[in-house]
Amino acid sequence: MIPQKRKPVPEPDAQPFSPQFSCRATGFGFTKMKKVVLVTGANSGIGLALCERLLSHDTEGLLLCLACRNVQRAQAARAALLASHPAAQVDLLQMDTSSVSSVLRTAQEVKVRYNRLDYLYLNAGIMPNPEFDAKAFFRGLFSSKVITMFATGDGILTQKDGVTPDGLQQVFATNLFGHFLLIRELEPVLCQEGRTSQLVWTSSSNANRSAFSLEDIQHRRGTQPYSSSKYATDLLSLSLNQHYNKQGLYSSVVSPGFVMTNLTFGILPSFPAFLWTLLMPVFWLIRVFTNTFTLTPYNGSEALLWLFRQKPESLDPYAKYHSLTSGLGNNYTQPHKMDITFETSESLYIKLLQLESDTRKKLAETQSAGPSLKT
Ligand SMILES: NC(=O)C1=CN([C@@H]2O[C@H](COP(=O)(O)OP(=O)(O)OC[C@H]3O[C@@H](n4cnc5c(N)ncnc54)[C@H](OP(=O)(O)O)[C@@H]3O)[C@@H](O)[C@H]2O)C=CC1
Ligand SMILES: CC(C)CCC[C@@H](C)[C@H]1CC[C@H]2C3=C(CC[C@]12C)[C@@]1(C)CCC(=O)[C@@H](C)[C@@H]1CC3
Repeated sequence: MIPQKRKPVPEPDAQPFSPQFSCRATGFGFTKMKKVVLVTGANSGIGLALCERLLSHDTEGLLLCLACRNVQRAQAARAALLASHPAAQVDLLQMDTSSVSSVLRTAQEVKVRYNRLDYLYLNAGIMPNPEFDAKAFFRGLFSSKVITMFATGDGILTQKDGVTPDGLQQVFATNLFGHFLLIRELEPVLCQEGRTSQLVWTSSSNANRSAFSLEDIQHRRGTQPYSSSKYATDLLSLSLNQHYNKQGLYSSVVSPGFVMTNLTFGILPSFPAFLWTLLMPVFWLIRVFTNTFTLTPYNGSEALLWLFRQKPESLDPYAKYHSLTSGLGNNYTQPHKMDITFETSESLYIKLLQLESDTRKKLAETQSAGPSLKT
């Protein structure tokens, strides 16, 4: 079992003059080194809203790094953040979480640029080719499970997954495995003596045990890869706590609720954005019955921001932290016990380590075969 009482780890501020990580010698003496926060999928939706809120609440000075797949959108996001926070330090990194080589390259760059990483937000995610089951939706509307349906999307969505050039399932690679590799590669900057670091995963209330199988962790055979990847996220977070807490690294999962973003607009592609806007009064009404209808990226990022302010040792590794918005529009964060077991999380962890090793071997083989093929 995960030890419930954790060894107290000194807070970074408890050692303001540790020359190793907390301070930097400048021409004017010692200045406190900034906390480094990296956010994946930061160019839109919940990730971008989180960055905006982190900068708005920043009193100590942070170094924010946006790790994004699309360089142009990343530059636009950076420009928008700097427009409202001109003194902020916002860096960019190009990273495609679905590509093993891209993740390894980016991790290398992070280690070169920064000698510490305090927060890693694992937020990038996709739900490709969603199919909305209108019949199931209308049946659900008149059933006793209507609130659950709106809160989780259970039973009304399926997706068609693809395969990446690395031979991995697209949703699994993007939402989970790329992030897992990133964490493994960033171990030296995440696990440092004398301070703690936090991993925060954007999971979902759509995570469902019935969609996940240890025999098919990539969800090659099913029609709910999104739900499976988010359930695997919940499991992985627990096992990361088991394996890394003693090194000062803590992991938590968040459910942002139902948020209007590019991801959700993609669910009904024939439904133009303005129709979603017209539906807002209906959604506000639904929010009276389920506070999971956070609706805006700002509201959806509530629990991500809340976790930023918590002492990681005080968090429950079995809890998912939900961003919630009341009928009156007030935001709050609430933990809910996850439907996961320690044994399953450990089994998944072992499988991920095996897949990591296989993937690295495959990459090394293709890289060594590369030049000789050309000659
Ligand atoms: N919206 C909702 O209701 C909910 C969302 N979530 C989760 O929240 C997270 C953020 O999604 P949301 O803000 O809603 O949607 P967005 O589509 O606005 O944001 C998704 C972000 O992930 C990035 N991304 C996608 N694929 C990759 C990739 N291969 N490599 C790097 N970045 C990538 C996107 O970049 P690009 O611009 O390049 O596509 C984008 O920045 C996701 O993990 C999602 O599953 C969870 C529950 C509910
Ligand atoms: C057009 C109709 C009148 C209204 C359609 C509503 C549905 C499209 C939404 C109702 C609940 C929503 C929902 C999600 C997607 C859109 C709905 C099905 C998610 C599955 C999106 C991704 C997530 O991670 C879940 C937490 C969301 C749960 C609710």
